[in-house]
Amino acid sequence: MTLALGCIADDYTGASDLANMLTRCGLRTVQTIGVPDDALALPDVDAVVVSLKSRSIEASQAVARSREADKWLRARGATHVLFKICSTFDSTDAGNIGPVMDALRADSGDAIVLVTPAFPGTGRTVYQGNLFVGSVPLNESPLKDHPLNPMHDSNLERVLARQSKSKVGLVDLATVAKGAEAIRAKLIDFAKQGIGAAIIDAVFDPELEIIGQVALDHRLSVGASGMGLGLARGLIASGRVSAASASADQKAIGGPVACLAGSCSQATLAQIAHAEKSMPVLRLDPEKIVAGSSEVRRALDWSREYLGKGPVLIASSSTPDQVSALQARHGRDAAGHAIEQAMAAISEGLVAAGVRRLVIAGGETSGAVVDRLGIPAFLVGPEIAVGVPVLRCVGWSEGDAVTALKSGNFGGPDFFNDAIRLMP
Ligand SMILES: Nc1ncnc2c1ncn2[C@@H]1O[C@H](COP(=O)(O)OP(=O)(O)OP(=O)(O)O)[C@@H](O)[C@H]1O
Ligand SMILES: O=C(O)[C@@H](O)C(=O)CO
Repeated sequence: MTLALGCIADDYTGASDLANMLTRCGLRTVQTIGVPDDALALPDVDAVVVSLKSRSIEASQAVARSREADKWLRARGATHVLFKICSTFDSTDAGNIGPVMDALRADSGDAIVLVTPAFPGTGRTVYQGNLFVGSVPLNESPLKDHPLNPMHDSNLERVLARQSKSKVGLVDLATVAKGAEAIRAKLIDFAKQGIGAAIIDAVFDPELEIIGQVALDHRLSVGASGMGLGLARGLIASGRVSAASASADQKAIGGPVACLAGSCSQATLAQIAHAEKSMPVLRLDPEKIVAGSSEVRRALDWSREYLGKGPVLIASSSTPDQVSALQARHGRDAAGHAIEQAMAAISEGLVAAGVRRLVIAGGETSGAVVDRLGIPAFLVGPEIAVGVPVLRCVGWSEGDAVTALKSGNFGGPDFFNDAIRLMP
């Protein structure tokens, strides 16, 4: 297998979002969980997205894991690697976008790297270096209340400069509009000034196609699925990859189906409220989970009663005020970790009860669940919503199964039913 594109994603839902985009653009793509074991038989593909759970861990660990993934991808022929970050630039002043970018750039030997979280398909656009989420700047969007990385600054030049050793510059929309050569000239100029990272504006997909073309001159880029679109279309336009038709086969799985929500995003809260109209929903008590009491057992006893009758949803999610209050009492990381581990334990119990169709909301939550279940890789199936495909498990000890890993902010109001409909 010689890869045309290697990708390292900093969380699992982000990885499936990117794998979905690459597949839809015509690249045969597999998503692996961590750096794959040599024993794992992977299909012949154009792109591998290595999913890490490195968004919210200590920066030095994120760097080490990303470098290991990069080495694995390069050893399989990837001359270009995309470091996939969140389209809302989820990070803190301690990292991890900056430190990982710096390390991968040093390893690549590139003088400069292009960076953009723009993903117009989900309303993420970058103008004058400022990230917009729909019609509002990042710092006015629901991301200001994110449980792990509240985003209080929309200016990505500033945000990235605070967490990176590289000097950061901006390639503005006026330059992008002039085309690939203008961007190339700007990057040469930046590199002469010692600028090592360039935030690049993008508002619509055609700009990302130009950006993708230029990014392919280099060995590394940093971005979200919009950058993935640009790179994929660039690879196909240049003839380096011939476009394949999308999607893994859709053999029905059947049996019980369950949904787990650990995301506290506005979108997920609304989706849970919507699901309550059509399926039994169990709301976990986060305080009891952190105190270590028997919420896992309660959830599994509850689900046993309903699983045979139709889909169920188990949610830990609370409103921003309730999240802040819990974090104030127990600490952000301790609270998040305890709830993620409870969700992982619940997923294990659900699988033991025969569930092979599982919908999970939230990146960290998905990471904890997929790790606990030991699923090594996925092939991309049909698209449920922009950025969220059905995923078919590859090489899993429990056999055939499908899942969907939903980024907190993605999906329409009836997301859970939308997912279940595509998971026969
Ligand atoms: N009621 C709660 N109170 C405090 N923290 C919670 C609660 N429920 C879940 N959490 C934690 O909040 C975090 C949510 O992060 P997660 O990545 O799963 O969702 P998200 O950030 O909305 O999704 P994404 O990363 O895909 O955008 C997890 O660490 C989870 O354990
Ligand atoms: O880019 C996005 O917004 C998503 O793929 C994601 O990473 C959310 O966690």
